[in-house]
Amino acid sequence: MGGSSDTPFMKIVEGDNGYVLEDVPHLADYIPDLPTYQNQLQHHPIYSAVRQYFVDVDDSVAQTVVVHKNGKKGTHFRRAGPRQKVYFESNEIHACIVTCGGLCPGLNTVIREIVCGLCHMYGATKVLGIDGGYRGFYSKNTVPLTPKVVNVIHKRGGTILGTSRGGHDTSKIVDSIQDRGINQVYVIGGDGTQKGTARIYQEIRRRGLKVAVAGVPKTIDNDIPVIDKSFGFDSAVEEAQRAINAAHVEAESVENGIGVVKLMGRNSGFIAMYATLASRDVDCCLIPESPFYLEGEGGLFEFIVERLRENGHMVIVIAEGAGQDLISASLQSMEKKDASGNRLFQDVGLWLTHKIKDHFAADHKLSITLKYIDPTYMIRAIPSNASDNVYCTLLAHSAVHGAMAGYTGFTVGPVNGRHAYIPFNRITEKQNKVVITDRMWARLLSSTDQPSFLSPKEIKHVSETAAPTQLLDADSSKEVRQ
Ligand SMILES: Nc1ncnc2c1ncn2[C@@H]1O[C@H](COP(=O)(O)OP(=O)(O)OP(=O)(O)O)[C@@H](O)[C@H]1O
Ligand SMILES: O=P(O)(O)OC[C@H]1O[C@](O)(CO)[C@@H](O)[C@@H]1O
Ligand SMILES: [Mg+2]
Repeated sequence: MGGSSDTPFMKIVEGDNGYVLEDVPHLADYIPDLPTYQNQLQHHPIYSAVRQYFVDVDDSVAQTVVVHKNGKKGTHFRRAGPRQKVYFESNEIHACIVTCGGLCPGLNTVIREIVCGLCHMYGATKVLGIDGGYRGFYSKNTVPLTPKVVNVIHKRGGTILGTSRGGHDTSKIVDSIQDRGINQVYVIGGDGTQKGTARIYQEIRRRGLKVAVAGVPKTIDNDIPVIDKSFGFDSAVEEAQRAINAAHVEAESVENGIGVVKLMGRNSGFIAMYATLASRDVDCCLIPESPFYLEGEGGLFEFIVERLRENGHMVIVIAEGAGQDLISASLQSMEKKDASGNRLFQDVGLWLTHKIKDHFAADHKLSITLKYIDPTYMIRAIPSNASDNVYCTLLAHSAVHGAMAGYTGFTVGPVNGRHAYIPFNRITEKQNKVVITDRMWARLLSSTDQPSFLSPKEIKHVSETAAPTQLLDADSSKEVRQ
């Protein structure tokens, strides 16, 4: 077992040919002689018929699937799924679920499937909802959750449990877990939440409690590393199509019409990029990872003139975190942060809209009509779509199986299509970003035929400093696999 002060319980197992298993902690690591039980699923009328239902204890999922003949096996994660041995009896299970951070389509589906998974597969009878995020552990009453209570919640947006940003007290949370006799904690939230979950796990371990802590990563921004995709992202991209479509209809109905759509994406432009690729109505996509400029040769204004002359209308999609460096640093709100310490951005959509309008008002050769659409919360306050619903079910069940098998201090997520248990630090240590030297961004540029806004010198710099491809560095797998 290795690890630094930030990652005190990291479990690294090495094998042949450069095989590395970045394992997750287990209750048995710090509680000796824990009794185990046969997994009741093997006598379950539905699951007993499933061949090879249980996951082999040695199964692991490779982080890198593009390999060379003589390459090292590289990093692996423990495969998620039901185990033959479990560490909780049905009548012993006392679980709780909490949702934290911003909303995301699919939160209710994950809640529903954790409750139904625990009750229907493992015979649990005690599942509590924590009201209003982390602070709800010690400042609010709990909500009893049964399959009946959660039956139709997946059809609703938001979270039936409520959520919050802002600080919390780890010690008070663990006191509450201990006082209530909770022994399985399911936390659904983004990067900040998962950092909090890691602390809760550490405190639980310090106190030597038999409490399994499982995280389900959440964010519509899709900026969580290691996992293939975060839940709700597909639904958000789908909903964004409606805004883009409206902008296109407005733009093409007038002479020299311009539609500007701002989409969420604080530090990464995945939503804008995928919404653009999906729509085909977008002429220019601007994301935080790809700097752009307005004036002069190769700038946005020049491209607007070109596109309007060609097509008579155009649509621009801009991610909320794009172009922040262009907006005056002297503006006070530049320094503002939300309750969790996340930087609050200027409204780049509004800023761009004014810039374009002012520019063409001064240029008497071209008269434009611009419509600005900012769907903001509309793309995330919706129920999840069909594919996200299925994905949320798998995430929830993976979390339940992991906790039942005694794993703790882990998050769940698909790695190259296979669900795995991933140590917290791997998903919180960095944020995933669109890599503008990868093929996916090149595909977008060729689809929109927009300028890259990069000079040859900048292209060289970006290529030299960008993350290497998957063959060289498994950490960039999400980007290069696309
Ligand atoms: N660095 C951190 N360490 C411990 N806890 C944190 C940290 N950052 C945030 N949290 C806690 O996690 C909760 C949610 O954090 P935050 O508002 O940043 O949302 P998030 O989980 O990152 O989701 P989103 O994707 O919506 O930003 C807050 O209640 C906060 O107390
Ligand atoms: O206004 P709120 O709820 O703080 O959240 C807004 C942020 O949350 C996200 O939806 C997810 O992190 C971002 O895209 C967005 O910037
Ligand atoms: Mg966050």
